[in-house]
Amino acid sequence: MGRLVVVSNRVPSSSDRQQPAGGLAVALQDALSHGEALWFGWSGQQIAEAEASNRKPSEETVDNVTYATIDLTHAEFDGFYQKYSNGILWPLCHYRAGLMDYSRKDREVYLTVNHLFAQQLRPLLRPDDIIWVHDYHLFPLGQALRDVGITNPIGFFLHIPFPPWSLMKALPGAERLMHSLESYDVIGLQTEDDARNMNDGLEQCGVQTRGQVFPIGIDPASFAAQAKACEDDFDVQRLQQSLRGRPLVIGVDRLDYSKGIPERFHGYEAFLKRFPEHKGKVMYLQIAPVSRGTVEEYRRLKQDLDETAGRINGMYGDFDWTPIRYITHPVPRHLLAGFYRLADVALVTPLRDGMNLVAKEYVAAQDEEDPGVLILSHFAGAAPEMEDALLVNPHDADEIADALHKALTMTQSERQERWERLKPDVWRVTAGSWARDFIEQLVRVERG
Ligand SMILES: O=P(O)(O)OC[C@H]1O[C@H](O[C@H]2O[C@H](CO)[C@@H](O)[C@H](O)[C@H]2O)[C@H](O)[C@@H](O)[C@@H]1O
Ligand SMILES: O=c1ccn([C@@H]2O[C@H](COP(=O)(O)OP(=O)(O)O)[C@@H](O)[C@H]2O)c(=O)[nH]1
Repeated sequence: MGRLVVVSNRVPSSSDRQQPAGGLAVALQDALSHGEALWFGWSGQQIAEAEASNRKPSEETVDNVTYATIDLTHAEFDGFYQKYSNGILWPLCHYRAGLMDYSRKDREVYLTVNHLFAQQLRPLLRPDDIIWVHDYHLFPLGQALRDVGITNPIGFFLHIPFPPWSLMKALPGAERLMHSLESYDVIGLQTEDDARNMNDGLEQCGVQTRGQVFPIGIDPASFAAQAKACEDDFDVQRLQQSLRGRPLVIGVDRLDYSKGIPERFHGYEAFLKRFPEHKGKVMYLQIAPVSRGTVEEYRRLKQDLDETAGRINGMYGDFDWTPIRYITHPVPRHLLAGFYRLADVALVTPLRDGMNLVAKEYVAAQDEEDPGVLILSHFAGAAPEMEDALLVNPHDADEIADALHKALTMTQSERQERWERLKPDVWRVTAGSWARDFIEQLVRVERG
């Protein structure tokens, strides 16, 4: 096999490479560690229109991996990333067609940036490279690469859900998008539902190719070791001391409407109302780093959460107790590992999620003698593999309340039994096995 060439919208900056935050970067670390590799994508920088005509990828090689990135103009960033990717495709793929704010102009910019990626990547490619494209920002990149003459094997993995065709076809140009997928040799999705939806759409559009399921995972052994190792970390100790013996409930999500955080706050409120014996005796820490903060819908969500947390704290709090500790800045992943281990309950209740690595990280971080309880939404991609969690419908505040009460009063032996049944899948489907399985399929194409 030649080089592995990974293409994604976001390429981790040099500081993120040591300690990557975000599912995609974490999962790809392992895949990139085996031989010579190239990772191509957006630099995260925006430039003026005038600087765009002579732009070239900037390259940096660290060990076996070359990171090649290009800047986008303000207009490209706006149309391609903010508007079309995150204002149209993201809500639609998360079953929220009502939030989609479509404009033909943004679609043009999206297609133009995909062609720009293809043109800029082409001179960096070698004949024996295999190319692996990631996520919804780059649906048409395979087609764009074929258009500039690339014949190498190209694979595509979608990290987010794929909705039923009856919903997806609300996207103007959806059929064209489905046809562009024919340029890929392998297409991967997170769950059976996603693959069924995509394959139904492909069939309806008369496209021959089909998607397959490759659920993504974490590196559980190293995450578990990290969680154990940071038990004595200064910040983990700080959190522990602040609990003063009270159980900790934790939520960790990018501040995104797909994650169901307002619904979760309402569930927690219902819990305080219906089970007042827990008032003052539990701590709920919600870590919700601001994400895509310049997109209108995300701004509105932040305002809603700020208000809801303030209202619940004002209504149920006391001079020595704050019901919700809510922070909107990121926490480094190694520290999160320690926080998860401290937490008696994790609330992972997205309305829709491609996979949700936080659910897997929480399980990996637990102390096997005294594990915590995972409360998980039916609508996370992780749910089919994690049926021994307390599965809830995130739209039902009372169901979240019941699950919280059940988790906080569960016997140690039931917690252990549930954790023992959750563990094998988290250890079996890892970031490494996910990437190996996908790449194996692509290499098969290469060998013909
Ligand atoms: O790059 P951003 O716009 O800041 O967003 C961060 C990433 O969010 C999405 O993550 C998804 O991938 C995870 C790993 O497969 C999966 O567990 C999760 O359910 C998805 O939401 C997005 O797909 C990435 O492209 C973004 O970089
Ligand atoms: O403050 C934070 C919040 C999240 N994460 C990490 O970001 C990733 C989030 O991945 P997930 O699949 O749960 O959701 P996504 O954000 O990719 O939609 C996980 O590895 C988290 O540990 C982090 O390092 N710091």
